[in-house]
Amino acid sequence: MADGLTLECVRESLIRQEDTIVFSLIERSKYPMNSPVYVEGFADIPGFTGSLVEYVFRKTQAVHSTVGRYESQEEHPFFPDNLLPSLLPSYNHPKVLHPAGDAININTTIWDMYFNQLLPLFATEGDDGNYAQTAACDLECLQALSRRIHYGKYVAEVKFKDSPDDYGTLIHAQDRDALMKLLTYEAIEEMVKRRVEKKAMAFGQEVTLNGTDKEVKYKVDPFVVSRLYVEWVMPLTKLVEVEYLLCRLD
Ligand SMILES: C=C(O[C@@H]1C=C(C(=O)O)C=C[C@H]1O)C(=O)O
Repeated sequence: MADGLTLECVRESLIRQEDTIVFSLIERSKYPMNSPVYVEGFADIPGFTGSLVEYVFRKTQAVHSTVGRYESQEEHPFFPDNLLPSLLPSYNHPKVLHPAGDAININTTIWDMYFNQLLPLFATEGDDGNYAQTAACDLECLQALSRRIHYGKYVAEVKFKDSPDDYGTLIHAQDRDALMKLLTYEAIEEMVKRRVEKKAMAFGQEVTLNGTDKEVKYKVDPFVVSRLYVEWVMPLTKLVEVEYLLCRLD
């Protein structure tokens, strides 16, 4: 392909991103729920009324924006309003995606999924006062999930370039359901599901030098990780793929 992007290399990146996601969940699981982090107005921050986690996101992303994070088409901010442009000399990141896809940002949905559905599945009850550390871990988890899910744009671009006629017809018809069917590979999804569960077992087990038959305890339940992928990560990636394809010929 002209720009060197293949489905194989895009899938390799998704596989590598699984490691980041599993490790970030393991890191978050060091802390209990720490619910004050999510309560609006808990922190007495002058001029700010949101939750501590929102504050950490906004401040961190503001810094990252001025040093060029969102110049890359792979990155999507959670609070895109009022971000300042990069102060760095331009790197000229390759623009392999169709520009109409730049407007697709489903971080609000990812945010809701993470805090309302996923976190209660693996964070233990309790409060140990490590609020800043907890918010920093949430930031890592959410950025990794957002990057993976929005990588659907790259997946869709490659699939479109591999079969422009098949996709083109459905794009002209704006047929969402048929696009979803065409881009879905159930056998690949089954492999992803099994692999992330195995990674959660491998990365999250206690490593001892002399332990033998002790019951294995995982830092994050491998079943929660596979459920995360089956219920949210893969469906949302495919949603991004469909949204991208719908505007691919604009
Ligand atoms: C990402 C792809 O598209 C779809 C989504 C998948 C995923 O999110 O892991 C896997 C297979 C496909 O159904 C792909 O084909 O690799």
